[in-house]
Amino acid sequence: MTVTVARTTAPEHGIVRYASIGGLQLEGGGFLPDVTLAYETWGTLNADGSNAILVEHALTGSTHVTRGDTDEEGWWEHLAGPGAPVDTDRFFVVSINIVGGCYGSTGPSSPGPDGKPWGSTFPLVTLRDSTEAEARLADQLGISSWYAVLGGSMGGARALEWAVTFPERVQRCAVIAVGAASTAEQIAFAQAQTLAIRQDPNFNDGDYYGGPIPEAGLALARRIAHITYRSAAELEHRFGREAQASESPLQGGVLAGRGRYQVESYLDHQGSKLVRRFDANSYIALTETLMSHDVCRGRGSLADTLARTSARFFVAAVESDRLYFPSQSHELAQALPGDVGVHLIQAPIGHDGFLTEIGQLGAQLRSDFLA
Ligand SMILES: CC(=O)SCCNC(=O)CCNC(=O)[C@H](O)C(C)(C)COP(=O)(O)OP(=O)(O)OC[C@H]1O[C@@H](n2cnc3c(N)ncnc32)[C@H](O)[C@@H]1OP(=O)(O)O
Ligand SMILES: N[C@@H](CCO)C(=O)O
Repeated sequence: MTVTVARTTAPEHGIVRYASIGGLQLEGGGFLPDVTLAYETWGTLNADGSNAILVEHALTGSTHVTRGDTDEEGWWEHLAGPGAPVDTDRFFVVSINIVGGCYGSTGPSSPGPDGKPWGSTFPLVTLRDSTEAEARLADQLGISSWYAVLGGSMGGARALEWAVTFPERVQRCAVIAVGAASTAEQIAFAQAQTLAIRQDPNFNDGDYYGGPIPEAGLALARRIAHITYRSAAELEHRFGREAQASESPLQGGVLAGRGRYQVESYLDHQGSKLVRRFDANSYIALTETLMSHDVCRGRGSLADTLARTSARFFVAAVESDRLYFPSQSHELAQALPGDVGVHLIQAPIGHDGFLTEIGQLGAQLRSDFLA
């Protein structure tokens, strides 16, 4: 990480920090002793702690929402920053790597009780478990109530779980491109991805650290996922039936050596990119975490569950999302107390529109959420 801003003090904003939040008894019965949470902050907390915003990342995201004192671009770069909709001149912005991840928080690659990586013994962590862990970090930071919690995709599910689990600690909640629970189809796509990794010859039940990693399985999982993150129309418009440059899909062996269509090359690239930055066990762990997403579990109907909340809600969906359908966002909005509408992000590309259409999303957040 390169520090580019001339400062007389050590860099503070957009730098990963680590907090020890103690042991975590998990919903599924497991226990994680000595949990570490990695987090980044931007801006300054008010004396009364009233200007804190929690930005929750999605499945393969990290704490690095935006740059701050580094020149490393963040995944919501123009949504958060000085003068941006999530204005770091006004708010104290916090982002936490979810438990189970591989960007600094306790996860399958962290040392377990025997000093070796958890690997196959890493337990299931639900969104409710990770919310409990994050609440302890909020306590340490002196934040008794968030001005807002927001996120997209799994980040939106995390935000919603915060608003339901700790109603008194969330004043505003933005749930973007995700519904109230993972649907059967979302679980089905997720299972195909986790199986792709589990069936890699290098997987070894998750105990692959120190040896060859299941990169083919992880890359295949990412290909499956990425198809669901993009619309059929975008893939057709962008790639159609075109062959990848200097390759011929009709020539070469049918079982090996055939040239690729452009879309195949594109998915190969997306798979390779993820392999370079993500741990396969974390991919499984967090995919299982997302499968567990059900804000109503043990709480009654959706309306009864949401009646516990006291936050002002912002709900948004990507119009062409074929993974988290806008209808699921409408179902959530309709069940929320009060008159909550759904902001539609006009994007032809599908689910990833919540990451690419920052201008639209930012304007919607400014006008109806963070004003
Ligand atoms: C919320 C979170 O925390 S998630 C964290 C952020 N998410 C990620 O980083 C996930 C991985 N990335 C993505 O999902 C997407 O890149 C997004 C959503 C971030 C951005 O989407 P877009 O800007 O539309 O990028 P797109 O999907 O077109 O991918 C472009 C890449 O495909 C490559 N590509 C395009 N066509 C081809 C092809 N025919 N063959 C091979 N590669 C190709 C481009 O060269 C480019 O490569 P690069 O990313 O290494 O520069
Ligand atoms: N591209 C996002 C999509 C998941 O919502 C990610 O990798 O986390």
